[in-house]
Amino acid sequence: VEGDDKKAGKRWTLEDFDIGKPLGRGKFGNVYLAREKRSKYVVALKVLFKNQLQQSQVEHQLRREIEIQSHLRHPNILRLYGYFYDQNRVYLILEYAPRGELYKELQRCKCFNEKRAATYIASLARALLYCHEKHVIHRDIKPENLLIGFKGELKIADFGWSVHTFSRRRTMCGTLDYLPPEMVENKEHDTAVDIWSLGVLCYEFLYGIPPFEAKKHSDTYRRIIKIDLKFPPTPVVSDAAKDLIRQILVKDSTQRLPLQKILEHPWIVQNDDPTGVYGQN
Ligand SMILES: CC(C)NC(=O)[C@H]1CCC[C@H]1Nc1nc(Nc2ccc(C(=O)N(C)C3CCN(C)CC3)cc2)ncc1C(F)(F)F
Repeated sequence: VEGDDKKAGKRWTLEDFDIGKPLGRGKFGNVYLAREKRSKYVVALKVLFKNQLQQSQVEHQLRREIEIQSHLRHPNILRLYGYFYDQNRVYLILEYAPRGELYKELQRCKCFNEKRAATYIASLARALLYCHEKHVIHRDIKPENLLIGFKGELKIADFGWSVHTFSRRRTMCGTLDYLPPEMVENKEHDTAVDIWSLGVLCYEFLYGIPPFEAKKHSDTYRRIIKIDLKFPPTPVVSDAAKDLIRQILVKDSTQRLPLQKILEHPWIVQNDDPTGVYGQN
């Protein structure tokens, strides 16, 4: 976008935007379609209430996440163009993803065909490779944190990025389903946690449910620790896909298939379709 660099340093205010329809509710506030008046550029404006951020003690985490997110530039990572605040709210100026939330699409389709699943996994692997090269570990890769761009491409959109310690948020809420053993056991963890989540996502894209799902947290925990990985008879999934999932969902984080190897796996090579013409429905 022209003047993009000016954007980064510019002092934004609400008056710079025409506010459109609400896109939905985020955890700490709502998201609106918006258009920057001067450039007519369409964005998503995420409004966060300061008092809610204070109550949940996440303001410093938000600051760090904004710092990281605003420096990431990748087609499969949602852009953060800038932010501003007023008396009661913090506003994030974010890239608008026209085709909405992936988790809703997965619910609608029940599960994805192998081309679509492989195309999504390949784009996530490339985005994570980019992040890991910048020493950014995401740690929150799950369907709820993924949006779909204009051409159907996946965008990692959550602000749970951080380079360091265990994000407190996880202990506060959210599902265990995507956690690897070392996190469930609260051990040291590194970029291999994102690789694990990619395996969980691949399984969920193909079967419509995460691999270690259970009614009770304690059962999910047990299934993860044990790597209790079972493939249902339906929907029918190729052996190549199962082979990839088995090579990722490995307890020893150093033995998980590295991202570069995931991109070279036969199932990905044969099914990734970056033009996205075959994957949809
Ligand atoms: C990753 C994070 C955890 N998630 C979020 O932030 C969520 C919280 C609320 C919305 C979303 N945040 C964003 N959403 C979009 N695009 C978008 C979303 C929803 C629809 C949609 O299906 N409807 C409007 C439908 C249209 C049809 N009616 C019936 C229902 C709503 C269409 C486009 N772009 C950027 C963002 C972002 F991230 F920049 F804020």
